[in-house]
Amino acid sequence: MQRPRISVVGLGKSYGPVTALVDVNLAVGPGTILGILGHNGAGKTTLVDILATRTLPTSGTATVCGFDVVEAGHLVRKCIGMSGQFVAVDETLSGRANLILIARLLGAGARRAAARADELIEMFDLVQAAKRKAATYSGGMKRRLDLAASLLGKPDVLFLDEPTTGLDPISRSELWGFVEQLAANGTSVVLTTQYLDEADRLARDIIVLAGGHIVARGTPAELKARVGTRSAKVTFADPFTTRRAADALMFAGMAPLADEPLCAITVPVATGREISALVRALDTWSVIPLDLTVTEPTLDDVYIALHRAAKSAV
Ligand SMILES: Nc1ncnc2c1ncn2[C@@H]1O[C@H](COP(=O)(O)OP(=O)(O)OP(=O)(O)O)[C@@H](O)[C@H]1O
Repeated sequence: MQRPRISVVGLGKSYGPVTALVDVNLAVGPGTILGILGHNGAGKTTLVDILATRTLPTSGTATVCGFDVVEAGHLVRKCIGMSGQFVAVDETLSGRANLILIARLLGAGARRAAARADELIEMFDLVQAAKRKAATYSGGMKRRLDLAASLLGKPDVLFLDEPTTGLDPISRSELWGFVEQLAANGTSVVLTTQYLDEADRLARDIIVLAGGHIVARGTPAELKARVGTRSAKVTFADPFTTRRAADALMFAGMAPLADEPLCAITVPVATGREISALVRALDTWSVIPLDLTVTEPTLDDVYIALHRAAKSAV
């Protein structure tokens, strides 16, 4: 692995008697999108706040862009950008004026600030609206402008906090495209999200936090493999047929989960051979299904399984 942009060793944080993070270890390489998942209170904000130098750790070490977050916070702040669900643009100014203002605040001269603003306006597809007040922008446009603003300092590491909350599906998909493009150009992205489809689509590495601990980590595919296999959902015309189908499948050695009121049965099916066996078993008992769909486990399944495991461990 190339030298990590973010390196975290044994990181811990307590707020008085409240333990928010415990022994967190991480490495995030250039161009990697790290997804941080976890319930409310799991420690996500605390971890991001330490990495963005907004709060100090109580144990362990963390470096961002090679700089220690405690010893060299001012250098860390120069190499990071932040964008999130609460858009930080001035609605009374145009999109372009917002970007120029922030670029100037970051120390760019007037000409350089205008050039950088125009570059980002082009990149985020805001050319038509560049001179309009940001107050007139749609939610998706404001989020794009906020993301553009977070890139003015050309950060190597970008923190994204729930970047698509409240956006319609098309705006979400557009924003995801921009984030993917940034990562492809080498920016490391730390993404906190409650939307598991967002983490699934964007993140190559995911950590799941619970009670301040990392309880799982891996690629989306690795995490899904942990909760098991594909399953077939078969629906029937009525509860009686559903019950008979469940009997047929049990007789064939399968493990059906029947929902009689909904006239549906779910059966784990790891292979194509098992799908054939399922259909054969129903046919042998002359049970005719209405429909059969095979679904892959989702990150939602992973998340629910981990949450159940964490609860039963308490
Ligand atoms: N300033 C603070 N003072 C005291 N306790 C805090 C403080 N900030 C966070 N905590 C506690 O630390 C724990 C982790 O909180 P944190 O905000 O990091 O979780 P989170 O995963 O980001 O949650 P959310 O999704 O709700 O934002 C929680 O128990 C929280 O109550």
